[in-house]
Amino acid sequence: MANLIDGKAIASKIRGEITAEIAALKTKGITPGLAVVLVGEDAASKVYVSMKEKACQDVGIFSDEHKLSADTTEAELLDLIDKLNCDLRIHGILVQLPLPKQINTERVLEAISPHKDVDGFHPYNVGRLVIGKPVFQPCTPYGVMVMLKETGIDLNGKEVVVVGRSNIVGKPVALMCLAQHATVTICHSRTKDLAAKVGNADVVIAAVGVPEMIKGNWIKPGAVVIDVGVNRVGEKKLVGDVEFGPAAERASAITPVPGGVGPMTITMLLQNTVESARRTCR
Ligand SMILES: NC(=O)C1=CN([C@@H]2O[C@H](COP(=O)(O)OP(=O)(O)OC[C@H]3O[C@@H](n4cnc5c(N)ncnc54)[C@H](OP(=O)(O)O)[C@@H]3O)[C@@H](O)[C@H]2O)C=CC1
Ligand SMILES: Nc1nc(=O)c2c([nH]1)NC[C@@H]1CN(c3ccc(C(=O)N[C@@H](CCC(=O)O)C(=O)O)cc3)C=[N+]21
Repeated sequence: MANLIDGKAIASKIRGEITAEIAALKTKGITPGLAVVLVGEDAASKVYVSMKEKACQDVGIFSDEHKLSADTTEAELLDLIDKLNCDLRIHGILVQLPLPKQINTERVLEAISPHKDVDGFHPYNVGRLVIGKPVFQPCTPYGVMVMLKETGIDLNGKEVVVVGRSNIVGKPVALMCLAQHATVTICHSRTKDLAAKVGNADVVIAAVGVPEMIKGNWIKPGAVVIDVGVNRVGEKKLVGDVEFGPAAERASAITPVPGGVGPMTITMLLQNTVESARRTCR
């Protein structure tokens, strides 16, 4: 039976450290500030944004929330971003994704100052990650790496299989594993014989968005399983991209959903915001 990688516990430990760092910054007259921009009425996005706001309050970050209507134009959003780029109280800017279809997401992400890009989505920060000199790293993949480190899992020479190639999870987590000297395979919807690819992995990172599509019997005995998927089934139940029960019987360690990668994502957002405040003040 696998060890459970308790994302909630790791996140809570790191949040304690962040709280202390912020208290120290405040004695120097600096309060880290995070602007969160939500466009539209997407129910899941609303939940995430309120979780981010609460997390900011808990650790002492000034949280500046902007809720815009679903028919907001791209020009209006770009205008707000310009203001936030110049606002000295704000060290981090996060525009919640997905955006309504009248807005070009790439243009918006490029408008955020790379120095305030705590999501790590600006092409400048993506490029820094690619060349192995990261500045702001995207929160979910960053959280995955911290979880592995805190659990004492060394990636050097390991076979890592990432399922999913999105810009926010799959691609960046693959690059981060490469930087830790893993041999990385990135799988996606056109991959042939996914079961065999997964079966070869010492570490499986699932970021697909299809409930329980990675079957427990694909997992190599003793492998580590990181499940990034957050899928709502029915009214209340949340499940990951991995068939948890059967996978846990074969894996040496596994993350649960909920309580795995999710809490780490928000923690790394707080961390990036504090880091940004510290940099501005140096
Ligand atoms: N815990 C957290 O903090 C976060 C969780 N998530 C969750 O992670 C999951 C992935 O998110 P995200 O990366 O944004 O999703 P995307 O939809 O952007 O990407 C999904 C990826 O999975 C691939 N894929 C889809 N179906 C299959 C399949 N049947 N077999 C193999 N690959 C497949 C797609 O391939 P292709 O490119 O070919 O289309 C794509 O690359 C979601 O459940 C999301 O909710 C996301 C962000 C943060
Ligand atoms: N600009 C931007 N940055 C993001 O980082 C971003 C985004 N847009 N859009 C959506 C995704 C998704 N995401 C999650 C954050 C926390 C949990 C999380 O804490 N999940 C809890 C459960 C929460 C629940 O009950 O719904 C858990 O897994 O334990 C999940 C998913 C950040 N994202």
